[in-house]
Amino acid sequence: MRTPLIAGNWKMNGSHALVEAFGRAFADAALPDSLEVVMLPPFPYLEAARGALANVSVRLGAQTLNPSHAGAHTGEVSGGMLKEFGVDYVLVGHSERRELYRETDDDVYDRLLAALNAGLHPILCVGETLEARDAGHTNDVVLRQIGHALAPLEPEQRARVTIAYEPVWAIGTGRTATPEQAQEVMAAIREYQAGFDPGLAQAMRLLYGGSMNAANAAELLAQPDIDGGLVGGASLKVDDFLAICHSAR
Ligand SMILES: O=C(CO)COP(=O)(O)O
Repeated sequence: MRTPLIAGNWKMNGSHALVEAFGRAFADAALPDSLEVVMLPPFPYLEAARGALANVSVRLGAQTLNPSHAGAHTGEVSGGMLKEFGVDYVLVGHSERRELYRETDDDVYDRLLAALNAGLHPILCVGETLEARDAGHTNDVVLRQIGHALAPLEPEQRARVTIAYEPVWAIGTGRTATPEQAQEVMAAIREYQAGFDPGLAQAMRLLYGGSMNAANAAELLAQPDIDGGLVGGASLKVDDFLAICHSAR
C-alpha cells in the first residue's frame, strides 16, 4: 500500500521562531510510523529546520531548484547542493512558479530531471485554472502537464516522482475542491499512468493541494486515490498542520 505523505509548503513565509515551534510540536506529537511528513520552509530556514527536526521523523524539502548543476546563476540553488545539505524532497512546477516566474512545461521538466539526477524526490505540481475548469478542460491540462514532465523519463526515475494535484483556483483562496472533484482528477491521473505502467500507477503517490485545512483534510484524504496533501497556509499553523497529519492515519 502507499504510505500517506503530508507536506507543508511554507512558500515565502515563516521565521526561526516558527521552525522552533514546529520542532517542539513534532517532538511531542507521536506521529504514526505509517505516515511521512515533509516540511518545506524557505532556503534560509532549512538549516534551523534540520536542527529542530533532527530527532523526529519529519523530512526536509525545498520549494524549487535550478536545473543546472553549478555555475554563474546568481541567486539560485542546485539540486546537488540541496541533496548535500540533507534535503529529500523538492517541489517542481508549482503554479506560483509557473505563473509568477514564467516557468514553462519545458522548465518544469528540466527541474524535474535535475532533481532526479541529484538523488532528490521531486513533487511535481500540476493543476488547472478556473477558466480551464469552467471550459471543461481540467483533465486535458493536468494530463498534459504530467505527460510533458514524465514521458521522457526512465521507469526508475518515474518511480521516484510524487504528483501533487493543486487546482489553481483552490490555492490560497479558501475554496477547496470537493473530495469528489479532487478524487475524479486523481483517478484520471492514475488511469493515465496505468496506460504506461500499471504497477507504477498503483504505487505512485498522489497528493491534493489547495486550501487543505484541519477541517476538510480527513474527508479529502479518505478518497481512494488521494494519498496525502500539499498544504500551504495551514502548514504555518502548528496545531492545524498536526491535525492534518493525524487525519492521514
Ligand atoms: O499551494 C499550495 C501548496 O503548495 C496550497 O496552498 P494553500 O493551502 O494555502 O491553498
